[in-house]
Amino acid sequence: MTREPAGNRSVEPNRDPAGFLSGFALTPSSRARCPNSIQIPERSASLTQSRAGLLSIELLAVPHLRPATASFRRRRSFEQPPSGRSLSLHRAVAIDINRPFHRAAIATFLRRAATLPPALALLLRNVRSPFEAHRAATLPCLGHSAEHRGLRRTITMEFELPNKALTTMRFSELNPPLSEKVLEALSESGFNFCTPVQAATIPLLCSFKDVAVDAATGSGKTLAFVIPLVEILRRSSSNPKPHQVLGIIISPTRELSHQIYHVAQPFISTLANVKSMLLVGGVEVKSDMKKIEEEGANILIGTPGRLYDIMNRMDFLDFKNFEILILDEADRLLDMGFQKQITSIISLLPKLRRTGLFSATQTEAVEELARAGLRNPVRVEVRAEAKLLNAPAASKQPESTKTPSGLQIEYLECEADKKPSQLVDILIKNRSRKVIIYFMTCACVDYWGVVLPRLSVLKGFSLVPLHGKMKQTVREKALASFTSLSNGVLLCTDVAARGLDIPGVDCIVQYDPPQDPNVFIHRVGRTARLGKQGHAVVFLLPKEESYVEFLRIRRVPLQERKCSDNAPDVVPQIRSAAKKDRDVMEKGVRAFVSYIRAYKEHHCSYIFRWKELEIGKLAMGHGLLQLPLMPEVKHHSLSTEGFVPVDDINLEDIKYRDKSREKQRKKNLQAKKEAKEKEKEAKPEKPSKTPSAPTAMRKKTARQRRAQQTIEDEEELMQDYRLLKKLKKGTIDENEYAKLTGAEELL
Ligand SMILES: Nc1ncnc2c1ncn2[C@@H]1O[C@H](COP(=O)(O)OP(=O)(O)OP(=O)(O)O)[C@@H](O)[C@H]1O
Repeated sequence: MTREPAGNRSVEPNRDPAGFLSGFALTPSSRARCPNSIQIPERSASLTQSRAGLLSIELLAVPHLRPATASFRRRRSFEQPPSGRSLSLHRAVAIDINRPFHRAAIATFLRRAATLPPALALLLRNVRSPFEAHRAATLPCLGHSAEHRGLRRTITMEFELPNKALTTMRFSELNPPLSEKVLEALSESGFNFCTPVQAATIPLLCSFKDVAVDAATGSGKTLAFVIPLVEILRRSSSNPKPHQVLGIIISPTRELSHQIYHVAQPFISTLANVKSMLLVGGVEVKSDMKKIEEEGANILIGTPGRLYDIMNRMDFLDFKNFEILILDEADRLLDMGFQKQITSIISLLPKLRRTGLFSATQTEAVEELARAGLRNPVRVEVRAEAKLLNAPAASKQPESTKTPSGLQIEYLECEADKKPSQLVDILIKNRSRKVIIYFMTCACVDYWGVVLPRLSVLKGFSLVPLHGKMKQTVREKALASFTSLSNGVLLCTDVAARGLDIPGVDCIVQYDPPQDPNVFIHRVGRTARLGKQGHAVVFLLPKEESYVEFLRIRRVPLQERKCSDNAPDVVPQIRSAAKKDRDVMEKGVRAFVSYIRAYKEHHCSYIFRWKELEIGKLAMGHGLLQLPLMPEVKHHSLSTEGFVPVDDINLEDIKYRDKSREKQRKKNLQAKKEAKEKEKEAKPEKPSKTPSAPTAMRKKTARQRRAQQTIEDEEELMQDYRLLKKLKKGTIDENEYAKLTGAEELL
């Protein structure tokens, strides 16, 4: 936790112990100019706990530099020494690195530090300031002896950079240099300093190297490949023919391709006579082909399926002068089963090209793709530094984490029937913020998308559902509407987990943890982008708690969040909404069934153990009125404890609120009834089974019956699993899936 040190509130100028810092101690007026600077870590060097843009230097000094301790004793609350270090001294000085006066002061400080006796050890941690080079050249190295003798004193200095996610490397200083036009476009967009991944990657790609980049979410990977692509094309061909393809950017989702296309436009437009084309599913492939034919296309940006389709159909597209291929979110591309399309696309491209592979998660499959598609790639890995807050004191060292340093992730251990109430509590507490909630399936998004707006406590909230089974135009509208909101809630599946750069998202709620643990960091990465602060909460059932340790080992540290005692109990309200509208009731059952079936597909099945799922509590948490007779319930393979059915209602009698829909339902029911009666009349009496048949005679033993049951259960599970795969691949749609799995009959 950061706190405002008392001393910092009243530090007078010229009271610096060693006289180094005279003239730039914090005064009220300098604090006003530099408001972030008053938030400094409790202990020096707690860099990652300070607010955005603050960097710290620690000074370990020898005793002869001992200050007038009396003046510090008066500020005990601030000067409280860390336990076991009686001579520790904290002193904070705020410096705004953009101010010439402050820059000069730091330079003076560093010069003086360099002339101190060798016993003085100066430790600079993570300083990305113009003085970094100077420090490397002049400062004595850190020695531990002074500290061991109990002589440690610490002075903390904090530098404020415009954004701590940026380096001090300007785009104009990159080597090989960027063109004037790109620099202008960058500066017009307000991009002056590179992020670490940009500083590392742009020069490599621009100097004919292939790269495999692994950098945290929100670290600026898009510009890290868009800028080199534009620069390479500028150098390669001044006037490409309309159907000469020079560059391709492949990304896994339509939304992400859209985003990349729009980010790239200001830079691509600096290339004369170069035309770019966005190629994604959801629109007629013929209209894309017509457009390419008429207007030409030199840069293709899109999803693998559509790109592959177009490249195969349009054999007049010319790849002879092809320069650069970018695979964004490479692991996702492979996860989604696009391996075949990607291999085919690569096979159409010349071998002599540059390839960049970008991802925030590296997997075996990505490694394999890198081996197959890249030539001697340079690996670029950029990690955030963060303190593991729940680690033991001895190991409270900054460690590299997979998530951005400004991101705080919590887990909320909660029984399934309490989840909706806790969710509502979080939403109320974040009323004025922008929140994204991730659910397991599209059916879950559909359900909570109709339920949450009906809760009186959430009146006035803007709730926007988004999932991959919505029509493309609806998806686009949903995303645009959430983007434009200053506060609101997006309810979505993993279709919005990767790459999307939605401004101002403060909080991520994972109502259901993702099936694929790699997706976890992409989901939480929708907040705390580019050095900003953000907050994320993941709901875990009590039996799933070992997920916390699993993530910690993967360098994703989580802190515990306690369930709120004041959360409003919303389950009765949800049930009452289901009684009033058949649509709510049906969507609830669909969400419940889809959740259970998706749960079976968890990649970490040893943590998310399907067989231990408590479906009774889960059904309560879904606000179901009765338990649907799905096989898992029928065969009592899962616990139904905790479910209290609503008995005073016949589900058949629940009507749709929508009148025309209700009319249609009534018609269908009548038709079904008549058809059944006709069938009955037409069917001849079944001949009774001959009692003499020996197989029918023999009654099965209990053991045989159990064995038979197990076989049937397993077959049923396998069948479900196969259907789920088909659904995922898009071979069947949600309705067919519901029909084939019998989910429809449960309604
Ligand atoms: N050099 C820069 N200076 C200032 N802002 C930048 C810079 N580079 C990128 N940004 C901004 O940072 C945000 C995140 O960038 P981007 O979407 O490229 O991140 P990413 O690494 O691709 O994230 P993800 O892994 O989630 O896809 C964007 O809003 C972008 O405009």
